[in-house]
Amino acid sequence: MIRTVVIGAAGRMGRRLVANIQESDTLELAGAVEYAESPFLGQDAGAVAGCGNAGVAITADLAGALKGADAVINFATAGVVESTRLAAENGCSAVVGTTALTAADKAEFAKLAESGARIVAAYNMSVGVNLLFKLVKEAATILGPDYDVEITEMHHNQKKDAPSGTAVRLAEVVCEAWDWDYDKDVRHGREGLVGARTKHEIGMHSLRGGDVVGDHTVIFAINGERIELTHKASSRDTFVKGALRAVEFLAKAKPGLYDMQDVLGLK
Ligand SMILES: NC(=O)C1=CN([C@@H]2O[C@H](COP(=O)(O)OP(=O)(O)OC[C@H]3O[C@@H](n4cnc5c(N)ncnc54)[C@H](OP(=O)(O)O)[C@@H]3O)[C@@H](O)[C@H]2O)C=CC1
Ligand SMILES: O=C(O)C1=N[C@H](C(=O)O)C[C@H](O)C1
Repeated sequence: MIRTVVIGAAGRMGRRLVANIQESDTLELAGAVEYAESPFLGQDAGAVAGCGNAGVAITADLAGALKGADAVINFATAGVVESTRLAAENGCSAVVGTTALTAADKAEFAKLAESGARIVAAYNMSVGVNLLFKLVKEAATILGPDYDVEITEMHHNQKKDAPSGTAVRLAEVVCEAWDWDYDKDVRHGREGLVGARTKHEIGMHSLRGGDVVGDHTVIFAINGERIELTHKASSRDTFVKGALRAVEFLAKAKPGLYDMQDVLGLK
């Protein structure tokens, strides 16, 4: 069994991770971590997840939780680089699903991997979205920059970051296909007398409402036709299953920084 610590264990993803690990034949819950002021400290992680007692109390002591552990799954909304570093120093592999990471955060993961860490970091762990990345790359390559690209994403009303990490990655995929620059060429929303759309921009639009798990659409439009590639997640368990697969992948992988395309064999 792969002894796995969940970081951000009381969150929406954390609870589903705990519940799914409890049912897993290959992973075992070794620890459940939250931050020092969390109201869930001391509570049983399984009870918080609504799947019955797991015999693992939620703690803020990550170093203690890592003792005897093999892996961490990290969907915490803060402290991700620090906790990944500590996990690596303790010989644990790390699966990171948190979004809104900075370039410096990603560079730190690469540095940790160069020093022997095994890390999977991916803004979306579902099989469907990782296929969408491939389809968007192919569509962008075949259609070319004559097509206007607009990206929409919709999530639940508690999501903190915008645009979603997945939408960011989708725009990066188009930029890579057309040799465009994400920072210069992505236009976040439109308001007022902004004039006609330019040919050299990717429109990005974030919608928030209710309990939507995660919808993403990439629109390729030109005079006379448009193509829309859409993925809709209806359960967080689709991301959780990907994260569990990533833990299994890392148990056999060489040190390195990987993404879900590596885990799913889509490269
Ligand atoms: N890669 C993927 O496939 C997916 C990625 N995500 C991403 O995962 C992240 C979490 O999403 P979600 O579960 O909905 O968010 P939540 O806010 O529900 O969960 C995050 C949890 O982390 C806790 N937390 C905050 N700081 C720390 C810390 N320093 N150490 C440990 N725990 C901490 C939060 O506590 P508190 O609430 O008290 O702040 C909360 O319990 C987001 O970045 C989201 O975009 C989500 C789904 C899929
Ligand atoms: O916060 C969420 O809920 C999600 N976040 C990820 C993102 O920002 O892309 C993945 C998924 O869409 C759900």
